[in-house]
Amino acid sequence: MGVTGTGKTTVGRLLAERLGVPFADADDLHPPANIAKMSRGTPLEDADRWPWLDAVGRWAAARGDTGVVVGCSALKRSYRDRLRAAAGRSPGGLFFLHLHGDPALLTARLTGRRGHFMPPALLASQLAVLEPLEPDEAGAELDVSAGPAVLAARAAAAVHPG
Ligand SMILES: Nc1ncnc2c1ncn2[C@@H]1O[C@H](COP(=O)(O)OP(=O)(O)OP(=O)(O)O)[C@@H](O)[C@H]1O
Ligand SMILES: O=C(O)[C@H](O)[C@@H](O)[C@H](O)[C@H](O)CO
Repeated sequence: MGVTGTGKTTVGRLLAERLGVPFADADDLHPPANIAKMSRGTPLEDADRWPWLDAVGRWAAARGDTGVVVGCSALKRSYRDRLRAAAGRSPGGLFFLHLHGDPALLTARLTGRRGHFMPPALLASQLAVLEPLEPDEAGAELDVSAGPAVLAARAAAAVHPG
């Protein structure tokens, strides 16, 4: 989880490789209308996100026995609750790695990214709605100033301590 540009796709793929499990980028599960809306520079609203979160949760539920890694913004507590419900998991049943970083660093990374529909200007709207993990949610926080391989190793250690 995390706002745009935190590396959910980049680090998530590496983590899935390390763990030997399937990876999904939630961006690939958006309905076309959501992609069109973000491409125009308009932030999504709750109503846009509910069916998408259900699709993400269903994707995970369909592969639940193997374990999966999903890169999904999951910005609000209510979105994470929706994901848990759609995936058929208890509050402890999905582990959320919250990737976070200095907004200036995220802006620089987004500005350097090529071939992606998400305008860097939408970062501010995502930071405005972000709700960090609450104490009863299984998960961990990762500062993204390190490189992708280091972050993937830290993520793996957080998911499987010891
Ligand atoms: N730890 C990192 N160090 C340096 N560059 C990174 C790191 N993580 C990601 N990047 C780069 O930052 C940009 C954003 O990364 P990425 O697309 O993985 O983020 P994202 O969270 O999936 O974004 P979005 O929510 O918009 O899909 C990419 O160009 C990526 O190569
Ligand atoms: O919840 C949201 O506002 C959206 O899902 C975004 O997170 C985008 O999908 C992503 O940031 C673009 O890559």
